[in-house]
Amino acid sequence: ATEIQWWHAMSGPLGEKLEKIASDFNASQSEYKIVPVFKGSYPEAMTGAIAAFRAKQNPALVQVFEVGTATMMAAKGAVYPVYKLMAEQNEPFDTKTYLPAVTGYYSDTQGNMLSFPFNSSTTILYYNKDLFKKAGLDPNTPPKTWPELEEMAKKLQASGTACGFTTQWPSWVNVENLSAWHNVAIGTKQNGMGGLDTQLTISNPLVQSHWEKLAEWQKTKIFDYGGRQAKADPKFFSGECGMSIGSSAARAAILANAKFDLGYGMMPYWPQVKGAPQNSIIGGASLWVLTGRPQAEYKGLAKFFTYLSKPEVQAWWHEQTGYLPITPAAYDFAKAEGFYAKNPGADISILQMTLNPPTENSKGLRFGSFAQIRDVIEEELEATLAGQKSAKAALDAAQERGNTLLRAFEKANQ
Ligand SMILES: O=P(O)(O)OC[C@H](O)CO
Repeated sequence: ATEIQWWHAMSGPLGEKLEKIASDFNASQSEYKIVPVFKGSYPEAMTGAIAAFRAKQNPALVQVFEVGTATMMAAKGAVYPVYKLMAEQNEPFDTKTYLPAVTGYYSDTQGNMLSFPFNSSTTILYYNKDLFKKAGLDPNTPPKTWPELEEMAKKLQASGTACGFTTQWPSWVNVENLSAWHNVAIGTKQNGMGGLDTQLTISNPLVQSHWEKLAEWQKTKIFDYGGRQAKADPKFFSGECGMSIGSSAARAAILANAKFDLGYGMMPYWPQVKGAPQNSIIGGASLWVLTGRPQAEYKGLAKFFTYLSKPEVQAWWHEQTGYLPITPAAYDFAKAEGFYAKNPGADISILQMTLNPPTENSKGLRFGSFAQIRDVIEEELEATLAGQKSAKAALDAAQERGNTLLRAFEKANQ
């Protein structure tokens, strides 16, 4: 069989499920063998694939997190667009079968899907029902707003829980999804979707007041910062924090590691912001096909994408991981199987994504060098939480440093 390497960034239970998808595909036919290769975190997998491409040692397929989208789209000679691959290999591919929020994220301005949307997530609230009970809180009522969350956090602490809440992916939660959820732009030109000449607008009253609150809460551990990416997870798994806001796909690891009854809620919103809550945006990753490999590998990849497009395969992946059902067909499949009736709360992610029709501020983001810009934002947030900078000074700095990166990206890709 023709072997096709698939570089990815899924570890723990997510990695196991990804390997199962590959081996199921391999067992379904005998001509091609997908070989998953774990390459570290999302940023490491992306940087590794770009370096490998330059050295002509790249795999045919790489999983790239959503923040790398603009960078991959700009890497024209390196990428074999998925719509083109499917057409040239005569495999059916209808982008209309995906949720518009997903198609929009990975399509060019002509509406062509450039990468294959494999694992889309969004940020949701998780809470520890056992600790809620201990605090005298209703275990079936998560907080809806930030002031409610603050009150609940105080009650959790009064009953002996060390911290109210933590979050994964600090910028994704506390800037990117916060803004979409409140229908506030984080950049000009439809959050960068309308062109490379975009500017960040993150230093705005919404984000400033949210960061001020986080810094205030950090002092008493109503909020406790746990690090970048998914580094905050142990705080929630262990019961140190009673609530956590993070990827809908954190579900797999929480269910595997935590020994408590898990509750789900939508992200909290600030009630003084008119129109909130709006809808949340996707994160996660998509699959990019890189050029320079033998033709047979591309034929096999097209077949693999057709396999991944089956509603039953998509529904399985969604149910096992917490990633979104990215096509209505997969959502219907999961419903018909009785998945949500058996797993209350597992549909919060999709309900939140589709709560309202997306606006220019809530349909997604597309900023060049956004992996680096996220590092800048998180560095500035860390300075705020450590009391070294005011929220406004940190956000002004993040905005300015981010815009410098955007201008360099624009110049390099004119
Ligand atoms: O943990 P994931 O896969 O849902 O991804 C979270 C973020 O969107 C990564 O940028």
